[in-house]
Amino acid sequence: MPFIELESLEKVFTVRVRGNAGPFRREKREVRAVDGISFAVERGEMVGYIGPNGAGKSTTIKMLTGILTPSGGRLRVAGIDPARERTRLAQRIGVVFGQRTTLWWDLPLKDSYRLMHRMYRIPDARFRENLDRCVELLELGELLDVPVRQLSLGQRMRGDIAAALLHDPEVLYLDEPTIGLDVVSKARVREFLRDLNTSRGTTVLLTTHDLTDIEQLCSRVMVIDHGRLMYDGELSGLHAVGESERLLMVDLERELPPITDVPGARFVRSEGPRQWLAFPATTSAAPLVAAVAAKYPLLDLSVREPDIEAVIAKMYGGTREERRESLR
Ligand SMILES: Nc1ncnc2c1ncn2[C@@H]1O[C@H](COP(=O)(O)OP(=O)(O)OP(=O)(O)O)[C@@H](O)[C@H]1O
Repeated sequence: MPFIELESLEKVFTVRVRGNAGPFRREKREVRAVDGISFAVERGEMVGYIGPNGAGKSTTIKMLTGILTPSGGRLRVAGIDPARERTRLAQRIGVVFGQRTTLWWDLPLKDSYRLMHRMYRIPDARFRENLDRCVELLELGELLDVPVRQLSLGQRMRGDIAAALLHDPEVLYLDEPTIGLDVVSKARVREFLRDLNTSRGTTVLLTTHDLTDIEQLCSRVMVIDHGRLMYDGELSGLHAVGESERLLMVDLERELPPITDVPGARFVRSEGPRQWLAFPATTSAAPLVAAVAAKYPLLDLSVREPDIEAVIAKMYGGTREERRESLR
C-alpha cells in the first residue's frame, strides 16, 4: 500500500464576492482549490510539489495534515484518514511552513523543544538522541539559548526543521523551506534534507518556488495548476514536455564566424572565441560534441542543463487547455 494516497481529492471553498445587484449584495462563488487530484507516494520517496501561486499546493498539504477536511475524494496517509484522526496522524508526520514558525516567539529555542517533548510525549532517550543529531547537523548549538524572535530567518528555519523532526516523523511536509534564505543556508538545509531522506528513509513532500531545491533533492516532481495535476514524473521528463534546450558552450582557439553547419545545433550567440549552441534537451550531447570537434579547433567545452524555471514558465504560459494538451 502506498504511504500517501489521494484519489480524486477535492476542496471547494465558498467565498462571497460583491455582485452586480447592489453595493451590499454579495454573491456566493465557489473556488475549486483542489479539483480532483490523484497520486500515490511510496515510503521513502522525496517528491517535489510545485505550481504557480494559488495552484492549490497549500490546500493539498493542509488536507494531508488533517487541518482541512476534503470536500470530496479519498485520502490516506500511513493508512490514516487525516481529517478523522488528526491527532493520531500528528505523531507520524512533521510539517514545516517556511513563512510561519511553529516555535514560541519569546522562548529560547531549547524551551520550544522541551514543550514539544511533552506535547508529543516523546520518550526521553529518543528526544535526546534526535535533538543532539539535529543540533549537530543543523548547527544549532549556539542558538539553543536564543529567543526565537532574535534568530535570523535561516537560523529560525533550521530551528523549525529540527522541531518538526523531534518525534521521528515518517513523513515530512515542507512548504517553502528555503524561502528568503541566503545561498549558504539553502545549501545547508538541502544537505540536511538529503541526508534525512537517505539515512532515515523519511518520506518528503516538498513545495517550493525555488526550482534548485527540486533539482537537487527530488527525482520525481508533480506540477499542479488550477487545482489539477498537470504532470507527475521524473524531473528530466519536464524538459521534454517544455521542449527545452540544452546549451553547449564552446571555447575555440580563436574567434571564428558563427557555427551554423552542425546538424541538430542552433547558433545562439558568441563572445570572442566563445560560442553558445542550443540543442534539444532530449537528445544526447555526445554526437554534437564530436561533430563540433571534427570541424573546429576546440580548446574547451561544457554543457549547461536547461533552466527548469523556463520550462515551467512555458508550461504555465498559454491557456489551461493548451497546457494540458502539451502534456499528453
Ligand atoms: N480558506 C480559503 N477560503 C477561500 N479560498 C481559499 C482559501 N484557501 C485557499 N483559497 C483559494 O484556493 C486557491 C488555492 O490556494 P492555495 O493556497 O492552496 O494555493 P498555493 O498553490 O499554495 O499558492 P501559493 O504558492 O501562493 O501559496 C486559491 O485560489 C486561493 O485563493
